[in-house]
Amino acid sequence: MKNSTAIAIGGFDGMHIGHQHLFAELGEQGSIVVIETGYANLTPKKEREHFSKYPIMYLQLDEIRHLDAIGFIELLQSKFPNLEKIVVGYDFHFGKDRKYNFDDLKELFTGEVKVVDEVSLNGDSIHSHKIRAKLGIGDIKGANAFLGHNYTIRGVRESGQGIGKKELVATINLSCKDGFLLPKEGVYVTLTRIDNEEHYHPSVSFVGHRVTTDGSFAVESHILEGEVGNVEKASISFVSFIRDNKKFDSIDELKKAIKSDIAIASKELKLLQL
Ligand SMILES: Cc1cc2nc3c(=O)[nH]c(=O)nc-3n(C[C@H](O)[C@H](O)[C@H](O)COP(=O)(O)O)c2cc1C
Ligand SMILES: Nc1ncnc2c1ncn2[C@@H]1O[C@H](COP(=O)(O)OP(=O)(O)O)[C@@H](O)[C@H]1O
Repeated sequence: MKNSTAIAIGGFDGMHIGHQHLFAELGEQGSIVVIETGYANLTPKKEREHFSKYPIMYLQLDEIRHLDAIGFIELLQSKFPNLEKIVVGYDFHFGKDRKYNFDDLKELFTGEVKVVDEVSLNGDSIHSHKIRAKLGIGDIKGANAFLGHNYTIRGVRESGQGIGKKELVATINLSCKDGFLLPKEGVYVTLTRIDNEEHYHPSVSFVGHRVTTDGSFAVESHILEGEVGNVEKASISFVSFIRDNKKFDSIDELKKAIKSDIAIASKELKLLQL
């Protein structure tokens, strides 16, 4: 990473299509510099590393927010002694009160400063906060279109109430404490990857309070192909929204609804595989 000649700078939460346009300018010896605000929840912590081949250096916002433009460039040059090119987006700001922008970089950095124009989809500029808002209303297809990949969360298995397998369908219950933003409560067509398997299983997932049973919060995934063995961790990739979370009058009615959710997910995932 120290030998890198080009860097892209930003928060990069989500590693969305706009961010990928910056990475496309990095060439052979590039690195990504993440300015970590502590608010990343689409790709928290090291999750960003799944979405680029370039190595990532993390700078804490508190380490750099007080710097002026010269101080910031000097810091980058100390981290990357061979630096020739800095890639930022059209709206990149830095320093105290976000006072500096790419004009300051162009004026003070002796190498090349590449400014990537606004990247939009259907006339709508792509930004992490818009992806968060889409997930908040269950608009998975919209979020995924901005991301350029399926929104994916990871978690470790925790035990459920034990009702699922006996009375409903077997599910993998996940504890997602790693700071992922969860989409709106409801039922989703998903793909679930178990432990470190290479492939994803077609699945249907529930995110929300189990208002029909014990009221507790759960993120759970039912693998359509049937039961899976011992699972320690899993990731869930969201494909589309099926319906809102609902309080049913009986377990039987919940069971019917789950059957219909499974039919919807199977149909949609089969279509995807064509
Ligand atoms: C596809 C699917 C849809 C679900 N929909 C609802 C729902 O609308 N309302 C609800 O209270 N629980 C819903 N649940 C959660 C069930 O209540 C939960 O699976 C059940 O309580 C068993 O929990 P356990 O796995 O902890 O034993 C759903 C679960 C699945 C797999
Ligand atoms: N839609 C976009 N088009 C072009 N550049 C972008 C876009 N979104 C972000 N960038 C650039 O990517 C870098 C990271 O931006 P960041 O603020 O973390 O993303 P976001 O605005 O999505 O939260 C910055 O240099 C920013 O200017």
